[in-house]
Amino acid sequence: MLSKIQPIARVICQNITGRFIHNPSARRTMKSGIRFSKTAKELPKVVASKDYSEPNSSWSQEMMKLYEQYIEKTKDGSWKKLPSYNRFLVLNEDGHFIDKFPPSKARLFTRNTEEEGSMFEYVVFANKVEKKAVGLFQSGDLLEGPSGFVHGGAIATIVDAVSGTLATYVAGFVMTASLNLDYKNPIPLGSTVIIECQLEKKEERKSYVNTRVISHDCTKLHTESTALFVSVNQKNPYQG
Ligand SMILES: CCCCCCCC(=O)SCCNC(=O)CCNC(=O)[C@H](O)C(C)(C)COP(=O)(O)OP(=O)(O)OC[C@H]1O[C@@H](n2cnc3c(N)ncnc32)[C@H](O)[C@@H]1OP(=O)(O)O
Repeated sequence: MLSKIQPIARVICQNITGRFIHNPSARRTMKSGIRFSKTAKELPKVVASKDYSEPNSSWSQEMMKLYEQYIEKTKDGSWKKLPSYNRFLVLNEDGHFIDKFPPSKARLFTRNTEEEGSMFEYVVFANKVEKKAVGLFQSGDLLEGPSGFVHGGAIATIVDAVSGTLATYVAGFVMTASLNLDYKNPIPLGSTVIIECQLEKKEERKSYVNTRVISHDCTKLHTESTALFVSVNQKNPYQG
């Protein structure tokens, strides 16, 4: 099983570390909308067509204000905004990036619609030295659980996505082995919340991440979580 996962691991890490950089000479566009560099010499310069964590017109004032605060923090290099695409690419044995997962309709669960603002609007910032990540999350109408509030499964999904992003950022490709949530206060549908993740400890392949979901004004605790992520590829060439 591990050998099948390893190529995926290399790609996910490139996503998380933001190594997919713009390549003006990229020429081919695949169905997935991801452009490929033409020659091996140009690799690994690949660019996905859209970073879904860029602001769009659905973002609320609260979301934009927090976004700008964290963008400010990236200016001294301590924090980094991580890009977010709707699929992962695989680096094949010839050193070329390919979209290896037919059918092409497959999409990352949290990035599976083009309708802005309807589901998961989020952006993740990470601080490698402090082993922290912050997700800014605005919930869309299609994530309703109890009337007027976000579905618990959607909260679990976004917590898994943000805490898993931190684990991947510090440890390479991981799988969620366990995710425990305490729902303290419901999240009003459409509101913006802050998802604060801290790597608690790392023991060989195991990364433990603690998470708090708080309101955008930091006055209310919505959810607490602990998670264990297990690395499935320890020889990751892209980790510095
Ligand atoms: C963009 C990035 C964001 C990503 C966020 C989203 C991620 C996901 O949604 S992943 C999908 C959901 N997760 C899954 O489907 C995972 C299914 N489970 C598995 O594949 C495997 O059980 C897996 C990979 C977790 C571990 O299997 P394997 O590699 O064989 O390791 P294994 O030897 O069993 O365990 C390694 C260590 O972790 C521990 N461990 C594994 N599972 C658990 C668990 N549930 N609870 C506690 N400890 C555990 C083991 O005890 C062991 O510890 P030690 O090294 O001290 O003996």
